[in-house]
Amino acid sequence: MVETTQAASPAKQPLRIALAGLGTVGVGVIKLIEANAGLIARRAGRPIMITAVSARSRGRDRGIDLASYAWEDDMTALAARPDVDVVVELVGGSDGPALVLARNAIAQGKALITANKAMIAHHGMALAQAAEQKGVAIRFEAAVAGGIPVIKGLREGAAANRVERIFGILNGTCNYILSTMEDTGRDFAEVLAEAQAKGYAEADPTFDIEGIDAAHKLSILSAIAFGAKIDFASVDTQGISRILAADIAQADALGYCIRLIGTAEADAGPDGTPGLFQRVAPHLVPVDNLLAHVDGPTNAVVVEGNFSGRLLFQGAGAGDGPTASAVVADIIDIARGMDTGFEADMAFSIPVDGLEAMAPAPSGHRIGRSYIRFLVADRPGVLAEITAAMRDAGVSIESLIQKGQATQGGAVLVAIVTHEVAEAAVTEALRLLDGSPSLVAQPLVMQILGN
Ligand SMILES: NC(=O)C1=CN([C@@H]2O[C@H](COP(=O)(O)OP(=O)(O)OC[C@H]3O[C@@H](n4cnc5c(N)ncnc54)[C@H](OP(=O)(O)O)[C@@H]3O)[C@@H](O)[C@H]2O)C=CC1
Ligand SMILES: N[C@@H](CCO)C(=O)O
Repeated sequence: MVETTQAASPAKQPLRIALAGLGTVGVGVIKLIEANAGLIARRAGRPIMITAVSARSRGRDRGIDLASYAWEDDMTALAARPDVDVVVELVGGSDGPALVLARNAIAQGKALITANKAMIAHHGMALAQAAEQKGVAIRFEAAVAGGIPVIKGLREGAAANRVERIFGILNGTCNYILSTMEDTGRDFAEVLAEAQAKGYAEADPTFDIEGIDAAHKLSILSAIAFGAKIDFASVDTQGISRILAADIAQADALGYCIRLIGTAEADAGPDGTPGLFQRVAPHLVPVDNLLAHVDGPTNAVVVEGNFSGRLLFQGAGAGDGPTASAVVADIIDIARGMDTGFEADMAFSIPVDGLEAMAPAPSGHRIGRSYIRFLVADRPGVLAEITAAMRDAGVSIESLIQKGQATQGGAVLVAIVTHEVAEAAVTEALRLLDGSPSLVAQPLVMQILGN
């Protein structure tokens, strides 16, 4: 018999967590940590222990037992507790108490984990810089695309590549609304209410349906993918609130579905000036494109690397379980890196000082096909007026459909699909029609997703 002389390694101290926010995601995190405690401890190299929690209302029944956790009425006080190593912020809001807590945590030398894309889009670089100076980690995997490890994928898996483009579906609520309306013909407001009830939507769902949430996420991904400073203000953002059931039906008849797509691309612009193009807007997606089959609250992100080629990240983009999975993955990362400090300066893949200021790229020179929907008065000469504006702006029409009957408050829907043309030409055609009494509403333009 061989006797071993190797001593068993001493048990490591637990990683002690404070949780701010006990809503959809916060409760999901507690359930996950409790359900998978053993395997998480093995993978993290130490047990994970929640020590303190905070939310707005202490008395609310959340369907879980909070008795073993200390309670703080003021969530910003969690950071100063001596029994806390990592602060997990799951409250939301770009400023206010979430930001105070985040700053306090870093100032106290605690690692920070957040799912708050609004805060990271607005203050992520300052927070990451403060964290670098303190030598603590800041992580936000759950802030982009819910349960999909796309930040890790970009920071680590694709780290050797020059990323040429990222695009995809970044908002679960919009995707749920669009795909459900498409499948069932149900009303926008009713499907939005359902998405809220399922816990997908932001506290203020305007952020979802106006594309702001997807723009927050896109600006974060851009920073990591292109080594650029976060520039949320330059994301050209259009939401889905102006899309009619008639647009969805029309797109379907033409062989497309409608999806809210975020795109970020290094773009030299017409005069060769390097820049970063960032846009969130509803697009017509050909039914044979993989993004057309992304339904419900699912997200999908395509990353094009110069050596990897196309990488596709797909999975649940919202909801308690998937989002909790991403938050707890960050906790495990921090637990693993505690002994080496390795994780402390990796938030945006490179230190914040190294992020480049990339000028926003214009869109006018971009070539593509567009769907343009008009709501027009039902009278002679209207079509001629529209087609004349297209001709004068140099926009060639691939197809034009006029609904025989009034569809919207007595107005008639006219849908045009253009041939490939510079976006500036479409803008010019609409300028020529601006103020025309024939148009009863602002035209809606959606790009058709190319390859
Ligand atoms: N839901 C999702 O699918 C996803 C959400 N996220 C992000 O995660 C974060 C949390 O989202 P979610 O769980 O859906 O939000 P919820 O609205 O479900 O939960 C928010 C929590 O924050 C608490 N809270 C709000 N204001 C305060 C305050 N001033 N002081 C203390 N606590 C406060 C609320 O307390 P109380 O319960 O007492 O009212 C609640 O527990 C947000 O940043 C969101 O963008 C990210 C990815 C997916
Ligand atoms: N409201 C967000 C949550 C996930 O970030 C969405 O619907 O995608």
